[in-house]
Amino acid sequence: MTHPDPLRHVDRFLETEIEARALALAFSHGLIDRLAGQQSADRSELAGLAGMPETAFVFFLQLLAGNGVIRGGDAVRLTADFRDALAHRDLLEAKLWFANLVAPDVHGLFAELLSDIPEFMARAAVFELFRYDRCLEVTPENLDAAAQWVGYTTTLSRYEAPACLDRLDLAQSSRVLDVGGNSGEFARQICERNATIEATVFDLPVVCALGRRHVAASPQAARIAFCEGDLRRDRLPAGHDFISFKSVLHDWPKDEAAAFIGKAAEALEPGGKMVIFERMPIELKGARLPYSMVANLVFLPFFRSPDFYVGELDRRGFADIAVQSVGIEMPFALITARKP
Ligand SMILES: C[S@@+](CC[C@H](N)C(=O)[O-])C[C@H]1O[C@@H](n2cnc3c(N)ncnc32)[C@H](O)[C@@H]1O
Repeated sequence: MTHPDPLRHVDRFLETEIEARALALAFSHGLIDRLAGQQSADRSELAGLAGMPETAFVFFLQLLAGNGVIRGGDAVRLTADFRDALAHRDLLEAKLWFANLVAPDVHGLFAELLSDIPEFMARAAVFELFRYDRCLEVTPENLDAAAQWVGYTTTLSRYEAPACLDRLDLAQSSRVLDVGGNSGEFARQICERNATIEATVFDLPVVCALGRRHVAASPQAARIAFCEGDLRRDRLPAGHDFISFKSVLHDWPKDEAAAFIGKAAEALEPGGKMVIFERMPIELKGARLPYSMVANLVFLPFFRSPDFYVGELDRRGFADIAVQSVGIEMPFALITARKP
């Protein structure tokens, strides 16, 4: 069965760190494949795959059972709930990978995360992953390095985009420009929803090269063009009546983010629509923080109130500025505006 809200359903298996780490191990040691392939598997066969001393294996199975992944004794099965989550295995594995990768940054640099952002950025491994400076020159090494994080952002976009696109009226748009559009997944979904739209993805050269591969096999490929460029230096291509920034502007200090909005405002056709879709500041409102949120926590200092983006659009004379709050695994703001 496909769950109506895959992002939240998958997060249900990442509520605590140690259980999430046990699940990641169960994937990497082949236990999940073994169990997914049939009704049940012998406990002894799973022990062979896990390759752990008996006491550790007992504990490991308890962690998986406590997390609602498996049930049973000598014959071990996947729970129905976990089988549902496996329908979104790409998302589940991407979330486990990223959470387990960045958790050590939060463990080791928690004080810096809260009180010394430059130090956190200098020392956290997460910023070694998102090396935009290695995306300017297309080399086999740079393609390999970028493929890791582009795979992650593509998977997130695959699942996040519908919540944004369900709330957008694309009927008046025909030429879309997605700035920082990454592998083109967001543009691809726009084209999938509207058969007459043509889209351009603007991104760094290495990311565009990976994006061309990503969309190549899709039915929308012929309607998606990639435009290589550097937002800091280059103008945005003209001729578009819809320009989007999805999860791009938070990466940048206010001055640069404002300058990029300015470039988009210049490039957009009169009457065209500007769309900004961004995570909002984390608000717990009395709830406990699940382990899955570690993936967003490393970006805690960068999430802004939508007021900043609204202000930038307003001072450039944009009309019909609207903000919607969109709940995904955390609140996003969907900001839309029209260029007069
Ligand atoms: C956090 S990712 C978001 C990607 C995508 N929009 C999404 O929602 O998954 C930021 C994107 O901005 C791109 N980017 C970073 N610096 C850039 C620059 N100077 N010029 C153009 N694109 C840039 C990155 O390559 C990446 O694709």
